[in-house]
Amino acid sequence: MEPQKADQLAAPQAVGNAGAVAEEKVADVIDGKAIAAQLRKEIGQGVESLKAETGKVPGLAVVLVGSRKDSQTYVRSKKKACVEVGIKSFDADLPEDVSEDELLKIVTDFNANPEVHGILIQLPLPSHINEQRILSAVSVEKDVDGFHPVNVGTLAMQQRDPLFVACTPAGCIELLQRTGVQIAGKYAVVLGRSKTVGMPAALLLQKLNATVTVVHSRTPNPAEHTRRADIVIAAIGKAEFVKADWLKPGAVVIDVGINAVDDPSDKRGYRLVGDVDYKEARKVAGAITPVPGGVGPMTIAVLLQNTLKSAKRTLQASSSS
Ligand SMILES: Nc1nc2c(c(=O)[nH]1)N[C@@H](CN(C=O)c1ccc(C(=O)N[C@@H](CCC(=O)O)C(=O)O)cc1)CN2
Repeated sequence: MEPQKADQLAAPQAVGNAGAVAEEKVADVIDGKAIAAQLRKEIGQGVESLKAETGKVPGLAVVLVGSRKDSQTYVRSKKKACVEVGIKSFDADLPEDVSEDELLKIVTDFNANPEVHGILIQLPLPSHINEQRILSAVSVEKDVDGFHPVNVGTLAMQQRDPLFVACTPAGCIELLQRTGVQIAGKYAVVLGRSKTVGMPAALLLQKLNATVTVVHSRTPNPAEHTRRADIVIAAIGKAEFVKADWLKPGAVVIDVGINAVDDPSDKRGYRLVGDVDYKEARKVAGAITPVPGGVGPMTIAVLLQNTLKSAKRTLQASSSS
């Protein structure tokens, strides 16, 4: 897809008012749902070409432990997306009380399975399981979630490209690049320093030559930093925490938060909001991702992209030798 300019994404809204027509510029909406659909289309084409070349399709192992409703929903969406693009999924649905050793054995078996090119362990895992031990047991070459310490460490070193980068931060960068947002030379603020989103997002932005500040729960006056930022990535998990007056006019805002807030008027009894006060922020920002329909769909599309990349590495190497 041709990168779109941020200001080509949506027309400014005209706001009428008793006779006089005032024009209020609102931020462009970065449509993650549409961009993810385009990315899945490209992945589907890549899968077809790989199949024509090698006779094989990419395989993704999807490991779910326990019965958390949100994890079940995400896993269902991932398997559905696999079907859509032609990736074969391998399931392991395990009970909440599965032992760490049993889980390790399942990971080891998937590591050895030549039909499996990517292994996804849906997080969070139950508290009796050492998450780091399990994530480190996934083969680096099949770590399509980008959580293995070697892939994390390679990204942190900045000199080389890791085999895989975690899907949510990679999805944020893909959104910026596909909407034509310039990153090099810009000042970016990442809110949140989690291992899965904040830190890798900051490292990716820095690798792309942005100047980056990571703001976290112990940063005094976080708004002093965000107000200077050309790009803000919000990943703190606090509903509508970032207010309009935290933003520089024209800033590009990527909202990673997915927070459920009570809403009796919604049939689910709740609605999802981001970490940014979207309605107010749209009056100040230049472009912004909505929640839902922003970063979330990109997380799944990048997982498929990483799985295709892994399958190509393995299958094209073996077909040429
Ligand atoms: N192994 C992993 N575990 C988790 C990850 C991850 O990347 N790898 N990320 C999150 C959950 N997640 C994927 O697993 C995820 C979250 C949200 C969405 C999404 O598309 N959300 C929709 C809204 C969905 C709804 O209405 O409920 C949206 O934002 O539009 C996809 C994937 C934690 N675990």
